[in-house]
Amino acid sequence: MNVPVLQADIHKGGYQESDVVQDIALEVYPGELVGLLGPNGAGKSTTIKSLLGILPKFEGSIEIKDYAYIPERPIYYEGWTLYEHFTFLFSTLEESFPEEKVGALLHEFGLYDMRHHYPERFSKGMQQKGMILLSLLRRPDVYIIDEPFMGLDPKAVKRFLTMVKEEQKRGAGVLMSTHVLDTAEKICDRFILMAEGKIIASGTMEEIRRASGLPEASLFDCFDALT
Ligand SMILES: Nc1ncnc2c1ncn2[C@@H]1O[C@H](COP(=O)(O)OP(=O)(O)OP(=O)(O)O)[C@@H](O)[C@H]1O
Repeated sequence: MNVPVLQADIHKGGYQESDVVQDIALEVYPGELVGLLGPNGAGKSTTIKSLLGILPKFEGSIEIKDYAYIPERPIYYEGWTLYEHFTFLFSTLEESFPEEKVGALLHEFGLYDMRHHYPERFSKGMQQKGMILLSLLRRPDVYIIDEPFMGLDPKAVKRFLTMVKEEQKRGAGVLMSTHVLDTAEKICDRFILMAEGKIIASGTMEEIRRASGLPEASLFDCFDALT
């Protein structure tokens, strides 16, 4: 039996004043892509923060293997070039720096000429691409990705999706929150649909259709019916 790369049982999670999410149980298995969906304010980012152990109020249990987190808003060290982020990553991994591979990935994502520049001056999409490359090179057991599609141009989305697929083949699990439901429907193995801090439906596309009472519907229409 496969062992999950991520297993969470969140009884309660929130901020100083109030609980935002309740009774969120989720699992991600090796090679699986799970979509975390829900309207604005449903609690997706709060759920992700609890998985990362950075939520101020939390009751429950989280078991997670080696992970990489790709935030919705990219975060870089001030005063470091993009390339310095890559060299720093490999110093923490105690692996020799794969210069050729890093160069090839930077080329592929159109960041090679920018590699000695400061990411804080990049466009949002360029910053996001840098974050994606940093996490890919880490080769984690599980990726936690918060809304990856908003800042990326169509070519970058295509490359990103190809890489996600390759990482799944390697055995990595992925939990990805998104509002882009037509893409989610195509790529996710399972879905977790949240509203008002709780899970309102979860499972495969078939199970989501059954829960929404719409046997032929798209994920978009199921989402609309359920939320
Ligand atoms: N730092 C914070 N302090 C207090 N409340 C917060 C904080 N961050 C989020 N919240 C509240 O938690 C609730 C859920 O927000 P969250 O960001 O988890 O939603 P989301 O599903 O990720 O939404 P979106 O799709 O808009 O990104 C909202 O009511 C929000 O106001």
